[in-house]
Amino acid sequence: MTFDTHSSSKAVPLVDIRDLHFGYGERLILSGVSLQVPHGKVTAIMGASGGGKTTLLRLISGQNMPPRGAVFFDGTDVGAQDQQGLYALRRRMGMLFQFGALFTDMTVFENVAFPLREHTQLPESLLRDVVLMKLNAVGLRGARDLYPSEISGGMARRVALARAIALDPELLMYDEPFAGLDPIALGTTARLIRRLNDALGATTVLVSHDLDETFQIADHVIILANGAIAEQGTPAQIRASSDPLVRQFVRGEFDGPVRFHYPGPTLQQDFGAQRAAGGHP
Ligand SMILES: Nc1ncnc2c1ncn2[C@@H]1O[C@H](COP(=O)(O)OP(=O)(O)OP(=O)(O)O)[C@@H](O)[C@H]1O
Repeated sequence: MTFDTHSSSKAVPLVDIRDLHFGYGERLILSGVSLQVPHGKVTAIMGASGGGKTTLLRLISGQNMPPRGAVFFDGTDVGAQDQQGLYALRRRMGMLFQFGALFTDMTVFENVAFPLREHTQLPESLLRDVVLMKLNAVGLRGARDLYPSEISGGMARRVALARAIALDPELLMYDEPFAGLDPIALGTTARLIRRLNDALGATTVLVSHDLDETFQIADHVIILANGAIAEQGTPAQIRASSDPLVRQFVRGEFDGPVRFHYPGPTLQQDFGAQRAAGGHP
């Protein structure tokens, strides 16, 4: 069931980020990021831990505001909105943040019903149909009466997906949706993310560390490093990249441009010449 007409213009990207700067206090996290998220596609944002991926999602949804640069959602400047404008924009976005925690004192059904009760005036019978349709889409219609403590981690993630799509959002944002899942649940969740995007005619931004699964479902991959975009392209283009940092990331190499060792005194300073050279004192 669709509440929106998803009437946005396909000519402009759904999300258009221009020269975005953002830091916490003095620490600059993003320094001049520009990127576009096209309609209907799955765009993955990857990169080393602490690189600002979650921060970027928070900037798209207007939870953080940039001191410089701008985020446009369907042509609207997110940073220029008042509370009411932001609320209206966020209503068009579905988010599943890290671990997508469910309300433990509510059944699966009520967890999915929650955003519908918050944001719509649907009569109970219609609300029931919508919730069951969303649960059906993630294969959990039969689990409606269970509590989160009675379902597996993979099932809980799927309930969180159903909740994220409850309001038929135009943009779906997932932050580490595969975290903590076993390989089967991980594969199921990944395929589901792709399938929901296509079935809903939505647009997806996916932040993930799981390279293989992400590369399987993404149309476009953006690698963030050192506050900027290190590389972007199709999964195949990223795999073929000759950029040392991207190669280290794609191959999961221990050391490279991203150093294994946190900066500090040299081995020689800490252990003396002999031990630093591998000898015994
Ligand atoms: N509210 C905050 N206040 C201060 N610093 C923060 C805050 N939120 C995040 N940071 C810092 O900003 C940097 C970027 O964080 P962010 O969560 O955006 O990175 P990330 O790329 O999503 O990391 P991960 O892959 O580990 O989730 C990190 O060093 C983090 O410690």
